[in-house]
Amino acid sequence: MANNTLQNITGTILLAGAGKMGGAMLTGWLAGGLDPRRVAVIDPHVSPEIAALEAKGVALNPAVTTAGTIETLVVAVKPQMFREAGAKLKPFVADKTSVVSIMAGTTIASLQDVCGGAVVRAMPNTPAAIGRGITVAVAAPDVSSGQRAVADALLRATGSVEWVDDESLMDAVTAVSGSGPAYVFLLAEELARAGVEAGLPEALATRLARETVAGSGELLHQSELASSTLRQNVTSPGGTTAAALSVLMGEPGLRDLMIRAIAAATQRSRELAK
Ligand SMILES: NC(=O)C1=CN([C@@H]2O[C@H](COP(=O)(O)OP(=O)(O)OC[C@H]3O[C@@H](n4cnc5c(N)ncnc54)[C@H](O)[C@@H]3O)[C@@H](O)[C@H]2O)C=CC1
Ligand SMILES: O=C(O)[C@@H]1CCC=N1
Repeated sequence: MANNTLQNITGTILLAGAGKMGGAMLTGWLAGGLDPRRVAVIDPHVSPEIAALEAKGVALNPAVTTAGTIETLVVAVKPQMFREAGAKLKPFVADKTSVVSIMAGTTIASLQDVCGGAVVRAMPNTPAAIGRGITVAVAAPDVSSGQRAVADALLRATGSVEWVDDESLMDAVTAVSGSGPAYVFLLAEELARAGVEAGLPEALATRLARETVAGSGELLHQSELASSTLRQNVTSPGGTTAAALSVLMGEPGLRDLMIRAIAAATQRSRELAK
């Protein structure tokens, strides 16, 4: 979908790390109308898909002589790589450059320390690859409204965006929506496995589980009803769903497991900051 702010970007967007998330964001920017000549990518191991974008005008591994022209640096390397990668990125950061990081656990203070620049910390998720991601973002106080608008356009190119004022929320955000797609995919895996246990051929169980998770996700997306209402709509009194839910909603049940899982991911995000 065309995005006016993306189309009006006049500086260069430098993407550091064009892997699964960085690559998905780049795809979204170009689909949203960002001029490929406005994009540069730094990544020592680009995929063939990213390398092919060079022919469209995307600059690959530019020299530091382009520093000063970088409007926004988007950092999408692994958090564990950041200290090393960030030092190499610092020369690209000029006075007016904003730095948008999607790295789990990496704090605004750490980004300011390693790279400088006006920092936006964001947490997207992999449905970004099909324009259906959700990103939560928090801006440092020195980020101007113009810089925030560009960051918002870059993040919104892959789905919806929620801005928060409190950076301390980002660890739990990472646990819920950043990592969240993995929990849903695990649900599809385990639903299929349980179907096989119940006697279904594996291929049929896999297809039923996949389509059930995908269709339910789409229903949740399109419906205005609460997820609890959609669940109740499936559940006939004394029927099959009620029998399964008495297990899933028993004690211990999915609620306890999910609380423990989210607590573990939140804690890991905090540890990555150290
Ligand atoms: N995969 C996910 O679901 C999500 C990932 N994130 C964050 O996104 C970041 C990237 O994660 P993925 O895309 O999953 O990892 P990935 O491993 O697919 O991508 C990382 C990329 O960084 C490149 N790279 C390594 N060293 C570099 C350097 N010095 N300079 C530039 N590029 C370098 C690698 O070649 C690779 O292409 C992480 O910080 C992660 O926390 C955030 C939200 C969701
Ligand atoms: O697992 C991770 O650390 C990253 C951050 C959120 C999703 N993937």
